[in-house]
Amino acid sequence: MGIAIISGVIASLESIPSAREQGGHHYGAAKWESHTPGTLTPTAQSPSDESLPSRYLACVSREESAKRLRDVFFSLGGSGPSIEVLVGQNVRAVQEADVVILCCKPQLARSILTEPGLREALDGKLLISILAGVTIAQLTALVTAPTKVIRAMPNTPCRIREGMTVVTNLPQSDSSELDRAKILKIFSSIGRCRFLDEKHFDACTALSGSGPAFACIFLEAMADGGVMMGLPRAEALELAAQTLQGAARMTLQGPLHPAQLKDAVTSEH
Ligand SMILES: NC(=O)C1=CN([C@@H]2O[C@H](COP(=O)(O)OP(=O)(O)OC[C@H]3O[C@@H](n4cnc5c(N)ncnc54)[C@H](OP(=O)(O)O)[C@@H]3O)[C@@H](O)[C@H]2O)C=CC1
Repeated sequence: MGIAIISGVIASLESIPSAREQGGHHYGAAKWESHTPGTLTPTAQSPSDESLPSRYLACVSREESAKRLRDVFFSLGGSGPSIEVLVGQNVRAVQEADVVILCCKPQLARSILTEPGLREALDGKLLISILAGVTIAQLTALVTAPTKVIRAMPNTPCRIREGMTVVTNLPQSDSSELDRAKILKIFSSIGRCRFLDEKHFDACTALSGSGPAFACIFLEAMADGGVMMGLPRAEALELAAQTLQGAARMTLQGPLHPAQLKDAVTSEH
């Protein structure tokens, strides 16, 4: 999931119009806004915009994962190859970061956050956990009091900037406005981003976090139905995928409820 997030952020930043292209003015790149309501392409408002990420460090524990990540990031093109992949150097990476996104399996959170030196390195920083089922209370018990802990629940389409991410609200502090801007820069650039209370997170994990898997089961079944009726498989998959995409976008763009959209297809002749 960490790869999906970073790939989406890199793709989004690649589409920022340069200051020269903007002619000194800033505007959103229409490419994504035109067809993905809610997805924002960050604009290069000012070279000193503190909320825009400028350096990326990806941490893994195994050399073979590092090689796989480097290959993926290289294939992204643009600034993908500049992502630094560190093996077994979590403390160093956190020391050098402003924002830390925790993307390990939920059961590894404790051992990673209690590694000697990590609490100190995290002190006062923004820690975003995407771990399913691990609460803010459990995480704050492992870090120092000034560390700002929030939860995010993204989904795999973040990779192509079509994600849905739910984020918990930030505790009020002097830096909450800047932190909120950083969170929005990351997650709005890779899809829709919505702030919700933590009490909704299990539901969000089931609905949008795991939702792409449910959608793919339905999509595959639709395509199988087409194949059963004689369609070539590739075309059946294309028809099913584009149909689901179209139906989803019509729902997002409104104003009709899905039940009305369904009725419009099943009208009497
Ligand atoms: N999959 C999904 O659709 C979604 C997942 N999530 C959440 O995302 C999290 C990750 O899931 P997923 O991406 O599937 O898991 P993966 O196992 O694919 O990725 C976990 C990553 O963490 C790294 N890692 C593990 N231990 C360490 C360590 N000690 N130090 C540094 N890096 C480490 C792994 O590298 P290495 O292999 O080298 O150890 C690996 O790259 C989970 O908590 C899940 O709940 C949230 C939303 C959606």
